[in-house]
Amino acid sequence: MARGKGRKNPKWKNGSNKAQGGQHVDGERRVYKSFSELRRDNDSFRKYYLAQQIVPEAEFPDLMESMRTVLPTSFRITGSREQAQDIREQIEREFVPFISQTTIDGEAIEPPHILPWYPERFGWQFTIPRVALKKSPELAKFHSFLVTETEVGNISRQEAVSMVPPLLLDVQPEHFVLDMCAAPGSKTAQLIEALHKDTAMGECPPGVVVANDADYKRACMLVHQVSRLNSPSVVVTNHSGERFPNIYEDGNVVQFDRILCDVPCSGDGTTRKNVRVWEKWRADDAHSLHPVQTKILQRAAYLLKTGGRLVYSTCSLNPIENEAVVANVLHHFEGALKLVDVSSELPELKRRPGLNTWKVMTRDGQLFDKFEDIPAGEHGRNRRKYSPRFFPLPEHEMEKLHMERCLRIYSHLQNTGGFFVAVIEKVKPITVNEKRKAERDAEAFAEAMRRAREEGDAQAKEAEAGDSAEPEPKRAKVDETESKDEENEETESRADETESKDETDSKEAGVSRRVYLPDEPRADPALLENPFVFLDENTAELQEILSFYGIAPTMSRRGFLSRIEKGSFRSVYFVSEPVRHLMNLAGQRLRIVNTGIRVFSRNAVRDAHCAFRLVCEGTPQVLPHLDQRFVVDAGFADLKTLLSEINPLLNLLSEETQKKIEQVPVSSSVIVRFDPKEHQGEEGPATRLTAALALPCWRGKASLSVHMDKHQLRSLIQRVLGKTVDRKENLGYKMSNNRRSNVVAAEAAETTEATEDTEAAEATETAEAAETTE
Ligand SMILES: C[S@@+](CC[C@H](N)C(=O)[O-])C[C@H]1O[C@@H](n2cnc3c(N)ncnc32)[C@H](O)[C@@H]1O
Repeated sequence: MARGKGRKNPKWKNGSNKAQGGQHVDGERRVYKSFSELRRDNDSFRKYYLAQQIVPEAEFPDLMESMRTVLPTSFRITGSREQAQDIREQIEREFVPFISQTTIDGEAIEPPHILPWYPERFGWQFTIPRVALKKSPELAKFHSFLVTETEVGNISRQEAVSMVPPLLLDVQPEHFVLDMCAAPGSKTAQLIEALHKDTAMGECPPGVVVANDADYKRACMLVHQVSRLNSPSVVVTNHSGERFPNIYEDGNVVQFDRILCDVPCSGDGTTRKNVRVWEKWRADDAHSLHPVQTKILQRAAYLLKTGGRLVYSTCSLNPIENEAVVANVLHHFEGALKLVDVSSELPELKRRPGLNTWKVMTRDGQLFDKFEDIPAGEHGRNRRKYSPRFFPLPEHEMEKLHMERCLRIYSHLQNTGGFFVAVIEKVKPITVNEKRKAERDAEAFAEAMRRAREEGDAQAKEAEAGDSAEPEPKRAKVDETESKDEENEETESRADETESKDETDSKEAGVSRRVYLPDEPRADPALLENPFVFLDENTAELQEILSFYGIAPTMSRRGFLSRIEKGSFRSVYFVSEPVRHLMNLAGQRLRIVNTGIRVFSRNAVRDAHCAFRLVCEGTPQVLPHLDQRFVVDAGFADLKTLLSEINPLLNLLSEETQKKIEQVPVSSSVIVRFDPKEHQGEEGPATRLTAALALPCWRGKASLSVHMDKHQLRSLIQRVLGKTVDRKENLGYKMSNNRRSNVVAAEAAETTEATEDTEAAEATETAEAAETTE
């Protein structure tokens, strides 16, 4: 069939399928609506939250209005402190003044501004519409800067309120931290940065971050995010949070100093970003999430050290996902946990207190203060979908908990999304019995909800058929299960049970479709990848690397590991001693998706003296321990040559640099260092740099090439040479035509992480071949 001119797919009626906002069934026809056409309101939502009195009634219209507007863009400046300062300086000196003077169609543009509550002016926000950013030539440089620095991980686009939970977790370098529901990992990145805040290059902090997610694919996204931070102190795992396994040391369960529970939620605080929340919102989304949220928090409470801090957070405003979960868990552990008063932390962050009372909305839109007020209905059917746990505890119990210490952040307070945060401290140990009771409690509840759903359906059918037998009320069933369980006290944690049951449970909890669900039952994904194995110092390959590159004993020999396949391995990773210790304790119990920094990779250059080359991401870790022969200090002119030319011939570099390079064996890695502090007063980079740069390079027979991926190169070119490099350009390199293909090959190799080892080496070989033919 001819592609009919003028026959437009309804998706494209706004000129672009990106404008597609949602589809609605209108009779038999699907009608596509753009985001701008979607109704940003929901009567049920309005009625529910007005009744909850989350803000004074007079303020409610402001809240609703702000929830309909487009969310400003916010970002964090990340990475090492010195480098982050350079990036911040560039924004403050270059972009803010420039954008302040920019007008579009006669209208002034508001420049980016700091988030006043974010430490060290590293949190930023701006309201420039995306279209203006992309289309306006005046703003193109800022846009390109944002894109490039985000790609390399110097900037992390993150919703402003989502930056709050890690800040309140107060992670210190010595802490043992667990991020229970970590993917895609923006908060994990903050935790890792906090862990590394006092760590010098090449050293390891004493603490560890375990970043966990129940969804294997999302855990892999986490690996990508985490790998940009080059930390040897992170382990990415794949477990259901509520069943995170016990790891034992000397017979005791290993506990964490800090735990983040950023649990799956209905996300109704994100209407400014996810417009479809308006049309899909239902009060009972929260009902189906409450059980799994409770279980995750209970498990976290058990795994927390006494004296440790835990943060529970959601991007939902619903008290059933927030206060009801926190109150039930606090109440359950009978004084072992308490809410921390954080009113003096992040003082500039506007927040509202947690709720002491709230209502539950039934499917037919009625609101109830107490479970008992819900009319039982025929066969108790009306109550079956609700639980007493959705409701506040009795007033005198609620008073003891200080729910006002929770943080409710609303969009109209400081132009952000909505968020809920509770900071909890463990003030006394939780005994196994208490912990088991809590687990049973939550499990029995989830089970009762499931049964109630099933029975509700069955009863409805039976009722239709005239059967009038009275079923047990739901609450009685929950208690019955509890008491039965108590008789059969088990000592082993259920966290050790099989993963397939976890997944069934999550599904039984009836998690709504807007929430990230663990994958469908699957083969153990850990089996898809080879497990990590620590390399003995005497392993031939490791010996070869250590002696060739002259790695000093200051780099622990105990931290090298690999994924061995058929007796061979391609890459060498490095982890800190505390990570090694944890992995040894955990054995097979932890399903580890990834860990450590890749430091060396097998190269395919045949005549190389060493079979392994240095990997870009491992450079900061290895550099301080590397034989000085492989480290060449260069001036700005050489740096400029390396960033402007592909595989520049050695004779294009300064004589001093040439002499140093000639000391390095042909076909090996070499690091070129540029320390701006040592070259003050000389011609320098376009942007004022304070952090030293270390460029991993490859020493060919007659040339030197930078071995970085194209995103990192683009970022460096922009910062050092002040050139805006179009993403489609070949990095703005000056090069002869016969070398252009090499760049393409090198780029392809360096950007595809999974295949980097072979391809980069091949690119190097190609480059070298080209070099010899010239
Ligand atoms: C709100 S998101 C977390 C966002 C993340 N903390 C961040 O800042 O990027 C919730 C995450 O919980 C995961 N998840 C869902 N059910 C879970 C469970 N039972 N245990 C652990 N993680 C779970 C989802 O896969 C999802 O990645």
